[in-house]
Amino acid sequence: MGACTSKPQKPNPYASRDATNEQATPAHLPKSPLPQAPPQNDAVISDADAAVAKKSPFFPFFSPSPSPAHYFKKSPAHTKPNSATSTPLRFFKRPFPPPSPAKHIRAVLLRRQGKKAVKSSSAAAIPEDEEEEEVVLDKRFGFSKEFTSRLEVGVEVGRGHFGYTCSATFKKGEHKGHQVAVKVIPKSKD
Ligand SMILES: Nc1ncnc2c1ncn2[C@@H]1O[C@H](COP(=O)(O)OP(=O)(O)OP(=O)(O)O)[C@@H](O)[C@H]1O
Repeated sequence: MGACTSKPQKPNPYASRDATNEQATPAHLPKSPLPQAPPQNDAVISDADAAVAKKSPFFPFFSPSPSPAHYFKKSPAHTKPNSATSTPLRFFKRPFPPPSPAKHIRAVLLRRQGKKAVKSSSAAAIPEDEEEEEVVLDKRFGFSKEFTSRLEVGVEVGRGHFGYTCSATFKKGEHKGHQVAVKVIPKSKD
């Protein structure tokens, strides 16, 4: 039996693309040229851009880059920073620590008294004499002889967690005859 010549010849899948293209393209038709970039507008592209595009070894065609600093030496990215106009590196560091709030409070207190703020610490101290003048409180604590000589301790009127409260009457002095409550706190708890 002879070979059948009516069937079309199958394409070789292992053949190179060029050979395939040559096979695919009929001999009587001209070969299709490679696709080229569309012509650019001469009014938009400057001569410098065109020169850079010609010098670029990577891009044989012109493509407007979003980062011209990589291609143009006149870009601000290549220029040295001016110390007078540029942002300082240590921008957030404070040259001096924040002012103490205690000084502010002292200044307010002096202003209320009608005095000028004085820088010396002794003059700017918070006065305590006024409180002693307003509140008349006997701060002499302790069950001393003076206590028994001045006060007549009466009955217990109440009891707290740390001690007990008694009624007492002044024996002498400007408060003679006045009745007060005295809280007695024992030094040692049995
Ligand atoms: N001036 C007063 N006149 C009458 N009773 C008083 C007077 N002061 C205190 N008492 C009585 O004494 C009780 C104890 O008084 P105190 O002030 O010792 O109470 P407390 O502060 O709870 O005691 P603690 O601090 O020891 O826990 C009171 O609950 C009250 O009944």
